[in-house]
Amino acid sequence: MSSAPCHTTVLREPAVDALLARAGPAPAGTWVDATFGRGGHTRLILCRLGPQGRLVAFDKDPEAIAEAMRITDARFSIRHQGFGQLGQLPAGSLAGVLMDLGVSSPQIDSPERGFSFRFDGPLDMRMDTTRGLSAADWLATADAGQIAQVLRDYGEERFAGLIAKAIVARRQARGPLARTAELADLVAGAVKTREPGQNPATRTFQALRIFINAELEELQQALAASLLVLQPGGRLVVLSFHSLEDRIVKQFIARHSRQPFDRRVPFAAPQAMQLLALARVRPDAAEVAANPRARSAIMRVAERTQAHGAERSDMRRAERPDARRAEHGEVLPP
Ligand SMILES: C[S@@+](CC[C@H](N)C(=O)[O-])C[C@H]1O[C@@H](n2cnc3c(N)ncnc32)[C@H](O)[C@@H]1O
Repeated sequence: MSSAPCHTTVLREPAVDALLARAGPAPAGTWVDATFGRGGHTRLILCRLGPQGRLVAFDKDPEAIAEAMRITDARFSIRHQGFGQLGQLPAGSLAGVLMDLGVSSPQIDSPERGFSFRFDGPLDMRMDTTRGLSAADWLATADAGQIAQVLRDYGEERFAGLIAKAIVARRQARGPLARTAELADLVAGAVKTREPGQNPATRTFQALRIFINAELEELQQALAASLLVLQPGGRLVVLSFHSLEDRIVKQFIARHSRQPFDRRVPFAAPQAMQLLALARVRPDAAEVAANPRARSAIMRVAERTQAHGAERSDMRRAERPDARRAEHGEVLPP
């Protein structure tokens, strides 16, 4: 029997209901699950799709890809790619896009992936273990200013400067950090106070994970691309798990939407109304009780409208080589 950690899908039915709501019985068309994970949403979508429906899934993680390869349904295909590549799909070709952001339980619960301060393991944190710098690689060369900036921007860590200095001092005295436990101990020694109920390394680990995987940049690319690839009436369903992600999704939808009920909200100019903001959904108490990881989830649902125009400026902004800082500043107002 395998003891591999499994993943409990958050808002499984509500997310798939929202995605397929306009599709009628036996939906046809092409749908995207941008975050396959262990396939919880994918399998339910496949159950609901008709014979003419197609589902394309993305994931960066080779273990997720291996799981996806076990699905033999001819309507399904998997791409080992970041969902930032969503814009490679033909314009106006998609009936819906679902994104269930962040890490899966098998990632966070596997010590050898290095995502968690709860277990000792190599300080890796890459979703895609086939490419890119690990957290240990990056911390071995980044200067204190760069480290502090990442901890501030992606972890909202008050003690970013102290932690960064401690990392550099430790590197100079005893060589680079290689293990999650080494980093967790170092942070615990560097911070002045702890937030109640929170491990002092929580924000540092979150920040490094987001940075190493370019999570917010890919999210912005994918959201911008969704305006191009969704057909009119196509649904965008995004589940986020922390405020940095949700703020990006919320502001993106607001920037491009009109709201069905609240005409007072100064959203996009009429020519830029490309989305209809439909819903913000939280897991109910029963789901949170059964799966504590659901407690921070926020699902936002929007629908592509007929309007065209502003998507190209959004694509250009997301694709700029220096987009990281500029975009970050744009979506995180003080
Ligand atoms: C929360 S899990 C998804 C769980 C999935 N909905 C399920 O029910 O099994 C997030 C997954 O998205 C993947 N992921 C995160 N960011 C990604 C990105 N930018 N591109 C592709 N995959 C990404 C992670 O590797 C992880 O497998």
